[in-house]
Amino acid sequence: MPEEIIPGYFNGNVVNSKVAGNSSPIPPRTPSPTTSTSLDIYTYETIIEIANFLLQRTSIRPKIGIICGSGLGHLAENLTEADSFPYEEIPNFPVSTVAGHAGRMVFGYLNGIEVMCMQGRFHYYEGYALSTCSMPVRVMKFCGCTHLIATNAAGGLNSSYNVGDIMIVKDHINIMGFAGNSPLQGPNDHRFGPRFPPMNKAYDPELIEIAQNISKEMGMENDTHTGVYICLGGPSYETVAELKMWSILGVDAVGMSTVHEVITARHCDLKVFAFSLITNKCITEYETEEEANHEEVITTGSKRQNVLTNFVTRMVENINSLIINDSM
Ligand SMILES: O=P(O)(O)O[C@H]1O[C@H](CO)[C@@H](O)[C@H]1O
Ligand code: HPA
Repeated sequence: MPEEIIPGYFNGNVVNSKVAGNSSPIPPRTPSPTTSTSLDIYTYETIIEIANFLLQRTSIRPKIGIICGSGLGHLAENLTEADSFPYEEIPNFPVSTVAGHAGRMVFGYLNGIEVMCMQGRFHYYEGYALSTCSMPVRVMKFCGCTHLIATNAAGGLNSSYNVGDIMIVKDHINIMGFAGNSPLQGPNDHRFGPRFPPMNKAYDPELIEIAQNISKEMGMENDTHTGVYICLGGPSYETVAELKMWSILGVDAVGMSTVHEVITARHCDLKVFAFSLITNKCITEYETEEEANHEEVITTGSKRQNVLTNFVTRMVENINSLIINDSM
């Protein structure tokens, strides 16, 4: 039965009538951070149930999923004809616990294009397993998405980066993976993807080029960079020594998210575009009164909201054109 009603994953075709025909209620069981374990409780069948729950309640059929980073949730507020699902009301969904992450899945139109948008993501430091943090990416896939736009707030480590700049992510360092902690840890269900997915082209080169062109069109080339992101476990910000180490290793921006989402997305063959808003400069010297803080992160997101909305909208338009061309 589920195979029939999930669009996208099997053949890319949306079958609305079948979706609408199944409205059996799913009993909610909302995982909280304190109850999560490292075991992957999100089976293939559970992901299908979650996707069906959403598809039965919206007529939007997105090809593009967007994850809003800290303080970047305003992106979702630009969707028209929106259907919004608080995470608490989605069966089996985790809940957001971090300031600047509203905790809603929003379906709607961004400049006339159907998208689904996580207004708030899940982080490892909240107590969730990495597989739980990135589980919604699989839900996006099963809702019919072929592309993921992941956004995040990040500290600028590259000394040429300024607060408010955009860093298009060209690569990441999966430092948590170095210790064996991966969203793909555990038995592999090949219906999601292969046991050993490649990551050398995790960030789609064509989408990177499109984003660079958009930045030029917007007159932002001096405020836009293309660089390497690292996801640290958090929630403590980094020491000076740690930051110096990451800098030597080629990291340009530092955060606590995105990498596990991208790995999960590539595992199920979503094309990925990601960017960081540089919300603060990383502090790499001892002689300063400054300290990293989440308020600055949120404030920078809010100050740059118009630019970011414009940037993401143009990306969505371009990706939509690619999808249409590919289908012809
Ligand atoms: O990555 P996002 O969710 O944008 O948020 C970033 O901002 C928070 C720290 O201020 C951390 O959660 C970090 O990951
Ligand atoms: O400086 C930072 N470090 C880690 N994560 C972050 N998220 C926003 N800024 C930062």
